[in-house]
Amino acid sequence: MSLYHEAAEVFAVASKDGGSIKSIVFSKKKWKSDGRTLFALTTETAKWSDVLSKVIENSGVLKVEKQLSPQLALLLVHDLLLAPRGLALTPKHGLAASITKHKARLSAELTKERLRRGFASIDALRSHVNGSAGDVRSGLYRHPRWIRINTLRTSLAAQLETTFASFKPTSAMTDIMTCSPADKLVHTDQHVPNLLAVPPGVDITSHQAYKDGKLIIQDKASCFPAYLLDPSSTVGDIIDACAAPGNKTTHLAALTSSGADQQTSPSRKRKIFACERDAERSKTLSKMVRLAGADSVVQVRTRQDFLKVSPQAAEFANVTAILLDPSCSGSGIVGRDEAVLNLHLPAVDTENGTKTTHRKRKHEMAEAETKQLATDDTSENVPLEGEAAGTKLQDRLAALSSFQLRLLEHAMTFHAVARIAYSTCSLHDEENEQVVAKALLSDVAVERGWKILRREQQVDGMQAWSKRGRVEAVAAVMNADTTEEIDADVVAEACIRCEKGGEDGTMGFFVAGFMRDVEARNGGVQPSKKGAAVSATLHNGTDLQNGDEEEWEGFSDQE
Ligand SMILES: C[S@@+](CC[C@H](N)C(=O)[O-])C[C@H]1O[C@@H](n2cnc3c(N)ncnc32)[C@H](O)[C@@H]1O
Repeated sequence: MSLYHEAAEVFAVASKDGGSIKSIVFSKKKWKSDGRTLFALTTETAKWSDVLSKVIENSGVLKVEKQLSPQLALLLVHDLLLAPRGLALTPKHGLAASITKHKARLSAELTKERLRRGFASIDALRSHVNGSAGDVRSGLYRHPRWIRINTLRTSLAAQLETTFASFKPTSAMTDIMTCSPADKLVHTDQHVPNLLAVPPGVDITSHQAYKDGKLIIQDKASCFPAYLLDPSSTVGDIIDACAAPGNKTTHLAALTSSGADQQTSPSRKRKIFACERDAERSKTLSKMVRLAGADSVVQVRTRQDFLKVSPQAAEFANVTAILLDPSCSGSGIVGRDEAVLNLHLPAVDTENGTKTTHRKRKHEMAEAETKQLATDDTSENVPLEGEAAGTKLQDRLAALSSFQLRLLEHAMTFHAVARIAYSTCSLHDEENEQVVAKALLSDVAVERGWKILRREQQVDGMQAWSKRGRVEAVAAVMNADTTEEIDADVVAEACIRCEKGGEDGTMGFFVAGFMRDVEARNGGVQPSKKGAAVSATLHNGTDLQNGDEEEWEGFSDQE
């Protein structure tokens, strides 16, 4: 296998498992190529991928050279046009021949693309790609610092006038992600209310407003579940089933105290029950709830296993919404201040001249679409990456997804609950769309009338979010498991995904909402047959608790 094939494999593995180039290259022993060469080629190519993907698309090379995958084309064109020594192949090599014969066309397209971007010379474009503003990790997007304004203690306007008064507003997220760490820029998010982004170099923790619980460091994606749950859509109490350290709990508390929610349920003070199984994390949760000023709304249930919370208990009779954010593989986590590459792949022209969409491409070539690759290694993710860990990863995902499904089915049994938000910081279908699809097909969902919360039924910011679930992942479960009619396209469209470290500046994340018409159903909890089966599997060996705890450790400041 050539250097280029192995480099293409690195992109594919990173795409599928969400790993960093560094860890994939250096954790696998059996590369034929030199690891340092492989690392240099993949990171350099990824840096240029925004420019080169356009060059390749406009040249039409992929339409003619059908043996070339988008990844291979990107790598070959990079070396052909930009590497000082050109292609690392003999001229007679098939791959070399397939790309060299298009050199004139590709060079012309590179010139056009350079001029289109306003660069007078290739050196000027190169220094732009290599990064401006003196960023040592030049050419890389840096993960922004997201700050949720805690409206229990302050307001967005007040913070923009005080803590961020010396910051220059920008409407472009790319400014935040590519500026010098020393630049003081601030971006107001367009999807989630009361959310700001600042460059990663800004240390917000030294500000008094942070110490007073007015500002909460929370990734944009991590704000989606409480926002999607939309407390104002129901009037009763809320359970946060897996709550520590409490970012989503305090977000829920802020939302239930907002104007919209007050109008929905003005007469009765709503409660949020925050369950946390782990003793130490329960302490962190209690601390965070106090600091955020949410203790009048939130009742922390320390060391409370959600699975042991009885849906029949009188104190939960008024619970109408549940937020479920269980432990997961954590493959979407971006390390603190991690530099991330944004890999753009060229679209392929099909026979009839239309461009293959990313979704179709994923369907056709399981790992062909690489979007974002983290360049830094984060300890949480290492054990889950690479082919060598493939079997272990599959076993782990199977155990995690059974556990997640069991929690979700349990949430569906609560008598008055009409809304559920389910989320993970995982990139894996098994923990995301597949759990959602299995839950929809479960006995309890069918018996109790649970449906997916469709895109058009979601709050404005979530409707507007363009990255949705994977149809193939939903369809895989439905084909394998059932004859029931649930439209895979609708379910996938209802699911929300966030890319890890891409141009949106989010961590990798997944969230979906469920709803049901409680009025149309009479109560009576029917224990799910499938739930019982899953439960039996879970008690049959795998120690999920310890595994979850280990994974969770790594993102306490992000979640
Ligand atoms: C992904 S973290 C939750 C992060 C939290 N929602 C936030 O935004 O800050 C998952 C948490 O669920 C807890 N957990 C796992 N299984 C649980 C269960 N059965 N009942 C209650 N908590 C559980 C873990 O200890 C961990 O603290």
